[in-house]
Amino acid sequence: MSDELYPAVIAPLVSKRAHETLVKVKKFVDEECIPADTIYHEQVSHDPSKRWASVPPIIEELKVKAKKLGLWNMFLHAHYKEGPGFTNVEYGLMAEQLGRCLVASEAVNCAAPDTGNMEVFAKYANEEQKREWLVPLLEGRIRSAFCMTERFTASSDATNIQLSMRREGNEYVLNGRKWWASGAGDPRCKVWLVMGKTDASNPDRYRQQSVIIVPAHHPGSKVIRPTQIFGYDDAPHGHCEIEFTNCRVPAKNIVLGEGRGFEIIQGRLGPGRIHHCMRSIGAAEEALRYILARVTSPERRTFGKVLADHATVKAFIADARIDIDAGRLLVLQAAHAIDVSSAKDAQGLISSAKIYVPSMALRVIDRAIQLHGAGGVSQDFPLAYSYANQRTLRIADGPDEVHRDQLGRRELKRAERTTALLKAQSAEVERLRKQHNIAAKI
Ligand SMILES: Cc1cc2nc3c(=O)[nH]c(=O)nc-3n(C[C@H](O)[C@H](O)[C@H](O)COP(=O)(O)OP(=O)(O)OC[C@H]3O[C@@H](n4cnc5c(N)ncnc54)[C@H](O)[C@@H]3O)c2cc1C
Repeated sequence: MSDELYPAVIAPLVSKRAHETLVKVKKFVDEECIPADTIYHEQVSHDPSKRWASVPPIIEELKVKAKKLGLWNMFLHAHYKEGPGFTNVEYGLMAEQLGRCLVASEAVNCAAPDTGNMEVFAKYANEEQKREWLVPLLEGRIRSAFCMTERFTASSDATNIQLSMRREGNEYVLNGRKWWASGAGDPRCKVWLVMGKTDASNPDRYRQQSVIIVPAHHPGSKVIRPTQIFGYDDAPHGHCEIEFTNCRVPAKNIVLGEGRGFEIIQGRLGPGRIHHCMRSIGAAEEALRYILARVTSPERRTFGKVLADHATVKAFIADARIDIDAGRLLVLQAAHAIDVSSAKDAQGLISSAKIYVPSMALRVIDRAIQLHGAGGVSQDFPLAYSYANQRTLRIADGPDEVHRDQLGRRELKRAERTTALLKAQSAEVERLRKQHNIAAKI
């Protein structure tokens, strides 16, 4: 696709308003956010007492600029009255631009996990819960975390979740251990959505779980530590391990009602996976830009040639171009299916994108690292950090294998029809042989 904003085949799906916003997003990312990335990293405190207690000032400055430009909450798509009304395809194209650097998504209030959490509040919360939590999230005054995964539970199967949520009078009492709660390290994170079991004996395994709103650091909860990704702690955002010991939460904080937890996480993850995938496309595009600059640099000649003049390097670049373009179309197809139907109906396409895109982005970033030599794995280029980030996406929001399993099962449903068609075609071959006096082959 090179320098165009989207493939021509997608153009009929992009309104004039979305196109104009996309142009603004790209300019904002190019001119403001990419240079701010370096400053953000430099402003994260190395003093252990401040690392998780302060926020790099540049991010709040960017938020003010983004709001002035009208670039805010674009993720909250047409179904929600609270949002600007873009389709998933339109926002997907914007998410691609935002994915080109670290700070852009947060700068326009479109960062995970807040996006998914705001969707939960917008879609499932009552008016009181929305007033208390959705409004400040939409305004970018607070941040949030989603606590589903458990350290001692195989959490890719959400029916395994163990955290106990026992009703006592007007309260629920929470006991259990969560980890990888992204964003819970941030001092601005004021609310956690916690998934647990309210009815472990329910014979329907998909009605045992519920989601409850817990104010961050509520009595009875304790942030134990931030976990690291290949040594990166992502401060001050963080991915935290949190223990709940007799943590008493008002019963009115339950979202949608007891036993509705599964429904909530399914509704939360569909569009969220598309957002992640489009940001991965952006990360891959950015790595390709780094490749182009590096291989044409006259200072980096080897064996008498600039790198681009070596045939293997051109092949690397061609493969990267094809990989990214194929991935983008896969994601946009899934986004369009959500727009015209629902995340549930688009499940197969969402799985395809979720399986293909993070691995594709990793291949492209890996080529970029390779072409930067030792510099590629160092802190001097954003490639190593980008690789670490993308690698997590093969696990987070459902590991590759779980999506492959679902997609494989979906395809197998066509087996009966496909077999019947093959049999009918073989019978027709026999009939044609007889008609043309051709002896049957053994
Ligand atoms: C950076 C990052 C951020 C995260 N943020 C959050 C967050 O904000 N909130 C939250 O709740 N969680 C979060 N997670 C956790 C993430 O969603 C879980 O790690 C994921 O769901 C997998 O669960 P698990 O780690 O318990 O792996 P397990 O369930 O133990 O699975 C381990 C492995 O088993 C294999 N496997 C599982 N099922 C199958 C199958 N059907 N067929 C074949 N192989 C299979 C896969 O290889 C899988 O990776 C985050 C994770 C990362 C890395």
